[in-house]
Amino acid sequence: MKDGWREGFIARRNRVLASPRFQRFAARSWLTRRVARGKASALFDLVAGFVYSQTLSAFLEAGMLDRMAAGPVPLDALADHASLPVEATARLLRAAATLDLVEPLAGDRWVLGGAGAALLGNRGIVEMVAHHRLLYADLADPLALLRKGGGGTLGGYWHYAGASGEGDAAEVAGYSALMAASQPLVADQVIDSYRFAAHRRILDVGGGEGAFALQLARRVPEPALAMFDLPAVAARAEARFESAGMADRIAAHGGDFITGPLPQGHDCITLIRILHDHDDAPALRLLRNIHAALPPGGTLVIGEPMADAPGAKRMGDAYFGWYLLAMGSGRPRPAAEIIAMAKTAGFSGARSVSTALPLTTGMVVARR
Ligand SMILES: CC(C)=CCC/C(C)=C/CC/C(C)=C/C=C/C(C)=C/C=C/C=C(C)/C=C/C=C(C)/C=C/C=C(C)/C=C/CC(C)(C)O
Ligand SMILES: C[S@@+](CC[C@H](N)C(=O)[O-])C[C@H]1O[C@@H](n2cnc3c(N)ncnc32)[C@H](O)[C@@H]1O
Repeated sequence: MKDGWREGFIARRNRVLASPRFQRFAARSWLTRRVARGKASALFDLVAGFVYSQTLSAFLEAGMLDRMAAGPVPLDALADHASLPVEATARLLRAAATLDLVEPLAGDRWVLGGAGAALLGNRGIVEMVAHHRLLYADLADPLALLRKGGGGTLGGYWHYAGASGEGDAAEVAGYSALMAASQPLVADQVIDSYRFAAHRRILDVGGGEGAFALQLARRVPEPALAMFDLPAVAARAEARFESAGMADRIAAHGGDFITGPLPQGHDCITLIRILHDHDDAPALRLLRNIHAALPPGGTLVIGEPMADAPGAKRMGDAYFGWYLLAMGSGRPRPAAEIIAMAKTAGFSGARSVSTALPLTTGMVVARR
């Protein structure tokens, strides 16, 4: 009954909103003009989104963020830095100004805007934008990607996502470096939202080249730490721990977390940006392997962008829905589904934990 009422309401609402007469009336009436302009603007952003993304991409690729990091820069100097004609540089900067990346100053000088300044503090986003070239190549024909069932150019980049094996040093280098560069978007959210100091030995499964474990080591001095990843990636982590003087504090293990087994003897396992990479069957196998590796009472901490992130729904089923399709495996899941999967894998309880920025990180904590 409730859904029948809702359907009727939606049908009437959509008939009204689609009517050119109503749209003209709403745009002219002083009562509805503001709402109508807002709706038109939101629809325009939806239509033009790719152009905005390419403005950001050109701005970063031209090296403007770094050139303007220390303060205002004259237009000529920016053109010189970007190897662009002055008029083209001015066009790019005017476009970037509408996106809050830059602001014009007197004397033909430009300074970073609010969004530009925020990017300066999040270098991982800059790397993300650069690698979007691969995603957008796959999205050039989105229906073809859907019909094919996924697995585009991006699948070659994320070597483990295809059927081609675990990857050698060269094949894991690109994605491992991207993950390390973007780990600051995630690590502090997770560490701020869970009391890791309560554990004695923590294992980061799918730990990449060790960026999360290193941040944990810096911020939580007590527990012994270890990471686990494919052998070629674990070797990168080991080299990083050595050069950071942390090889005594953090152990690196190579292996396959789907076929298992995982190293035993840890009372806490973390899974950061891992589960969403995998379809349901392998994701469940991974959770079962973790369950088997933990002692009774042990804890699993899952941190990744989740599909029901408050205030950031588009990040889930829009961005990661397409991203993971192009990559060739996995899907973004809401916290409730992750909780249900953890229980199916044998965990006695699981709960969602809120973070400061659900856009980049949602969390579920499960108890064995
Ligand atoms: C002080 C004044 C003047 C005013 C105060 C008002 C105020 C509070 C202003 C806010 C200023 C502020 C602190 C801004 C902060 C902005 C932040 C933190 C922005 C963060 C943005 C994060 C973004 C855009 C993250 C993007 C992440 C992306 C695109 C991640 C992609 C991840 C991928 C592709 C992962 C792949 C891994 C795989 C394969 C799926 O497993
Ligand atoms: C998206 S990355 C996340 C890395 C890191 N946790 C982070 O957040 O930066 C996924 C990681 O899982 C690893 N991985 C994928 N399949 C694996 C498998 N079957 N066994 C072990 N590690 C695997 C990859 O090598 C990669 O380092």
